[in-house]
Amino acid sequence: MSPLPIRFGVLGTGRITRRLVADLQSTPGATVSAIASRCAHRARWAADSHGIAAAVEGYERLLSRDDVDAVYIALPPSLHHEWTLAACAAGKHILCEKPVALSAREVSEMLDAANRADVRFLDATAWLHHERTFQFRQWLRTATPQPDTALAAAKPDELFADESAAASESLGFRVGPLRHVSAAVSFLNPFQNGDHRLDRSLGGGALLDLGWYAAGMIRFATGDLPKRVYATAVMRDGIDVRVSATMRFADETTATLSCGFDTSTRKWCEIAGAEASIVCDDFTRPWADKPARSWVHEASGKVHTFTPPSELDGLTNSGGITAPVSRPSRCHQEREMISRLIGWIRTDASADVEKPWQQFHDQALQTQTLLDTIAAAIE
Ligand SMILES: NC(=O)C1=CN([C@@H]2O[C@H](COP(=O)(O)OP(=O)(O)OC[C@H]3O[C@@H](n4cnc5c(N)ncnc54)[C@H](OP(=O)(O)O)[C@@H]3O)[C@@H](O)[C@H]2O)C=CC1
Ligand SMILES: O=C1CO[C@H](CO)[C@@H](O)[C@@H]1O
Repeated sequence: MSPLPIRFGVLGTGRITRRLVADLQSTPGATVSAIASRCAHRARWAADSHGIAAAVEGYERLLSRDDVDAVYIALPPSLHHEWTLAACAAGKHILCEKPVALSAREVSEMLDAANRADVRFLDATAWLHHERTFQFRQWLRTATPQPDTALAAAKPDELFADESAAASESLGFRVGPLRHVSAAVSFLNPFQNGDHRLDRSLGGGALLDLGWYAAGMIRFATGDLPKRVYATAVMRDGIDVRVSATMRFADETTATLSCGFDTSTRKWCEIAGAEASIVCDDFTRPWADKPARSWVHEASGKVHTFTPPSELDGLTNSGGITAPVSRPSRCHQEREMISRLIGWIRTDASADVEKPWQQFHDQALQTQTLLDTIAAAIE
């Protein structure tokens, strides 16, 4: 018999809930039992729009409900810390929007609280859960991606898990030792007046909102924090609308970060090794009408196009995406993320095994630490 679904309660009724509530409702093993707003009529409107049984006035009330096992915190960043601690005290598991908080100190307190309360915590950084991200990890570990076809290797269970020897044997050429990571995430004027992204007291600014993704990619690729950081920001009305940073790591790897609210859409990264570079132009989320894609550029100028195994079906060429394919990525990164959290919720943490969430907690904490360091370095 399949286990009972995990019942999610949603805190907040903003923009992201329009997408994520549907993702929760369509993930096997999850249901949404309640949604809370500061305001009763907005809670009712949101519950009716999403087909959720309970409309709750006030976040505290939602936390005290018996029909809620886990909460999805979809509030402005300045409220993530407070409501994560409250959810921990209520014994609810947590899916918390990015950026996890305003500082690494807050993130540390949130993770400690979750561990003490024995509840599972995951930040809603969905790209980390796309199968393509596991390919990146495999290429970086083995430094030898397989050319011109999708990797047949099974997806590893966890973000930084070691790859099997069998998988690395089938790979074709070397990326080589890591030298430089470059990540750029931006959008042009995406926000309306009054948006929390333009309000410092709510955790606004491009560095927290979009730098979260770019810093996350740099930390993901290097597995480390830099020793030196230089940064500059373009400010408008007290808000960083564009930030650029350069950094250097202990092993001489370097990285650059760019993020902004005033620049054309970019969700790009380049992970450069001594022998070849991984390039991806949609790492935070595949383009709406296209399969996930990435490339490896060799020193000779040869370019290998990759697409993850689940994207291959229906493509007309041998694994590249150069064919005129017009459909979204088949790997649904948000559902993968929710499924992972559900798996953890069903895991007995008292068992004497390594906690799979630890790698994701480390990634979140170090990403926020990197953002703190960049913010402090802004001249
Ligand atoms: N993972 C992703 O792809 C995305 C993540 N995000 C993240 O999700 C979070 C929420 O973003 P988004 O949905 O766009 O934000 P919105 O501003 O649209 O919504 C935030 C919600 O929080 C509640 N809220 C509580 N207190 C306040 C306050 N003082 N000011 C404003 N709202 C308040 C409101 O709900 P109510 O009044 O009903 O209680 C509001 O609807 C952010 O951390 C953001 O970075 C956002 C977009 C995409
Ligand atoms: O995380 C996010 C994804 O992209 C948005 C831009 O449309 C961001 O602002 C948002 O916070």
